[in-house]
Amino acid sequence: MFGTLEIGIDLGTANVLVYSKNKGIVFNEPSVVALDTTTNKVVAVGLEAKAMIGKTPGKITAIRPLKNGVIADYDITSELLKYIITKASTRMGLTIRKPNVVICTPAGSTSVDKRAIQDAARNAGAKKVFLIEEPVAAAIGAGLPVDEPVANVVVDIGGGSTEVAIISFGGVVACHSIRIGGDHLDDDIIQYVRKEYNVLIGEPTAEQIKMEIGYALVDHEKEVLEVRGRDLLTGLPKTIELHSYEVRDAIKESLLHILEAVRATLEDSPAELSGDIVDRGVILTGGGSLLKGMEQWLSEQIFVPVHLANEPLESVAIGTGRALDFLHKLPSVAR
Ligand SMILES: Nc1ncnc2c1ncn2[C@@H]1O[C@H](COP(=O)(O)OP(=O)(O)OP(=O)(O)O)[C@@H](O)[C@H]1O
Repeated sequence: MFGTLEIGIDLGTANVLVYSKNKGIVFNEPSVVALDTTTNKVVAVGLEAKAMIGKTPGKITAIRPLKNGVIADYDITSELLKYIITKASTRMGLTIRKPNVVICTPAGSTSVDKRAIQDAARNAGAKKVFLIEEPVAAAIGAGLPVDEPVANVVVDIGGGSTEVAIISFGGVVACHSIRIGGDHLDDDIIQYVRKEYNVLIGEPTAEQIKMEIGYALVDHEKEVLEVRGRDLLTGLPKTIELHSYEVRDAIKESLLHILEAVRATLEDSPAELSGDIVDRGVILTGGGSLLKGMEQWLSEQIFVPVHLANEPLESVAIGTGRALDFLHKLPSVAR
């Protein structure tokens, strides 16, 4: 379309992915930046910076410049985007050209959030910057025919937010966005272990617990995991045994919030699209949808078929990159 380098960026709270039409995913790293607080200089970005979380010496802090899907720190987000654009261009064998980029924004972004993302991308070297709503990108990436007059329902459970949308004819017909995503389940687990065992665990440990023995379904095969943390009474390292049903208990409130967002969106659906929804079902995207039993649990709660996208972690990035081909059919794209 533009004759220059074109990329789609999924600027997520947890991970940043870059998709190029010809090469597929060319960048996939955590959205973390490590800063030297004495000089305010960036010392590491992405994977290297994530490895520093909770382990850095006093003068180095590892931060996530995006919180709940929106920019929490503008300057650091610019630095992150600069790193991403340079690295993605190098991986594609391009060093000089300024790319045209499509970036997805959470459906709940304000015009101020959107402006901040566009400015940060231009500041980072992008030429043209288009913004597409995250659920639309997720639906395109999951292969749904968003430009046709049928109801495409997508539930995108990211790290910091969950977006539920009904898309038809290229536009969002109904949508709910909540600032609860997979990362909140980690927080729930941290709080639970602290309250029940007086043991402090870090975010990476909580995430590992969620991935290994976290279930959306109450009825599941019980599993146990040995967990290491710091005993808050003695200050010493301690190992505890955590059961999967305890984890289910810890995350139940957050799951119910996600369910509420899905129900509220379906309730807002125009009556004409209801039949489509029952026939075509709901598509799950985003890393949070990989929680074990998510499809079955959600389907049992809303009485509609639920399917997991092929590449849930990559749907938004793929859709963002592919959107370049039919920006003219998407009325809500910001330029
Ligand atoms: N196998 C898994 N089981 C459960 N959760 C998982 C699994 N794999 C990844 N996740 C969770 O998915 C979340 C990240 O998902 P994703 O990369 O889609 O988010 P994001 O796009 O960066 O965030 P957002 O859309 O909120 O900005 C994290 O909370 C991560 O712990």
